[in-house]
Formats: sequence, C-alpha cells, structure tokens
Amino acid sequence: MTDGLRVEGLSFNYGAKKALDEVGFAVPSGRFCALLGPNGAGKSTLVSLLTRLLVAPGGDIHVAGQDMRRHPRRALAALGVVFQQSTLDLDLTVRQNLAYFAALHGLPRAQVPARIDAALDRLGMRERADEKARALNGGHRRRTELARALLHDPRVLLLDEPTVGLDVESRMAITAQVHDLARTDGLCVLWTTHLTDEVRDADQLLVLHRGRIIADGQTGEIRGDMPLSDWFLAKTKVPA
Ligand SMILES: Nc1ncnc2c1ncn2[C@@H]1O[C@H](COP(=O)(O)OP(=O)(O)OP(=O)(O)O)[C@@H](O)[C@H]1O
Repeated sequence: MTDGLRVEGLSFNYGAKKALDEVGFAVPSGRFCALLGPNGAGKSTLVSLLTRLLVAPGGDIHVAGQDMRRHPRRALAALGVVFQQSTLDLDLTVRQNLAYFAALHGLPRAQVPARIDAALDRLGMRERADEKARALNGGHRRRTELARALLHDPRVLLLDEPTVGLDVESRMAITAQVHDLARTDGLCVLWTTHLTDEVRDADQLLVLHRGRIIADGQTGEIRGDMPLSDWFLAKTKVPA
C-alpha cells in the first residue's frame, strides 16, 4: 500500500509519562478511518506526530508512500489537515483565507483561482467565497477549513476532532461530506473523535486507549451485536 497512511512502532513520552506505546496501523486510500479514544488516550500526541509538530525518537510514518522522517516535506505535501482549533483569519473572506494558504504551500499562482473554486465547489461553499469568515456559522467555517485542506490535492486527509463545538445538524453534514470524500475521491481519511455516532459500520475503526491501539478493523465486526457506544465504554472505562 503506497497511497494511504502507514504508521509503525510509534512511541512517544513526555518526560516519564508514556503517551504512545508502539502504535502501528495502516489506512488505505478510499477508506474512512475513525480514530476513537477517550480523553488522554494519546490522540493529540498522534496527530502532532503525523503533522510533524512533534518528532518521535523511534517508529515510522509514511504518507502516500513518503517517509516522514527521511522526506518530511514530501510527506507533508501529501497530507491535508483540519486542526481541532479553527485557524481561519476571521477578517479575511473565504477566498482570501484559501489564497493565503495556497501561497504558503507555494502553489503555482496561475492555478490558484481555479483550485480555490474547485475546492469550494467540492464542499458546496462557492457561493460564500466572498463573505468574511466571521459571517459564517461554525459548520460553514469548518467546511471552509476542509476546502482549504484539499487545496494542494493531498492523498491523505487528517481531521482532529473536527466536529467539536458544532450543532448536531452541522456535525452530521460534515461527517457525511468527509465520508463522501473517501468514497468518491479515493482519499485516505483519518478522523479522530470520541463520539461514537460519527462512526459507520463500514468504516475502519482504530481504538486508542492509554497510548495503545486496542482494536483495528471494520467497525461492524468489532462491535458485533453491541451498540458501538456500549462496546467503547466497556473497553475503555476506568475501574471505579
Ligand atoms: N505536554 C505534556 N506533558 C506531559 N504529559 C502530557 C503532555 N501532553 C499530553 N500529556 C499526557 O499524555 C497522554 C496523552 O495525551 P493526549 O493529549 O495525546 O491525549 P488525547 O487522547 O488527545 O486526549 P484529549 O482528548 O483529552 O485531548 C495523557 O496522559 C496526557 O496527560
């Protein structure tokens, strides 16, 4: 598998505190993978390693076949990221926010307007292009960030708890849109969450608990006859 995301033997400590312990998994292209973990499981640490905000002393990360340790620029160029905290400039328009990102990524100038239009079309945001980000609701701001993350045509899309703070309707809409991006556009998607209702039976599921992957497979098979929320609680609850 060269197109998706592959992680092997990834460990990370904060001083004496072990945050990730020999984490390994693979997500192929065209797959939506939910990374589910309770608070403190190590999700943010893993996201920081995948985006190279942190570097692990050992272990490997390959993004679309590019080795993050040996060729970080190439690996990062194949990765689109939506961070948990919004990083839009609220005083810029939607289009200006995307144009700024395009310049940061060094996209060829002549291509930028068409790429922005195409990315906004994919998320149904074209008609909002000239509005200031401040005027958008939470769901539309997230869609703008998603369009921006797609601008450089990444093969792997990483979303860190992207629905935090959204109302139910926006949450469900963006969850469905990202599932479509995996299915229709063949993107490899890693979606971190602690909300079990965002995960579908056909999705790949990774469960992170106390820094270890405790389940990796098709959600429907993992949960069996139990609702995923019950399964998850039973596997991750801390004894009283
Ligand atoms: N800077 C830090 N210094 C020390 N320990 C840390 C630091 N950051 C995280 N940790 C610890 O590492 C473990 C993993 O934390 P991490 O933030 O990656 O988990 P998480 O799954 O993202 O949790 P949450 O959903 O609450 O953000 C936790 O036990 C946390 O307390």
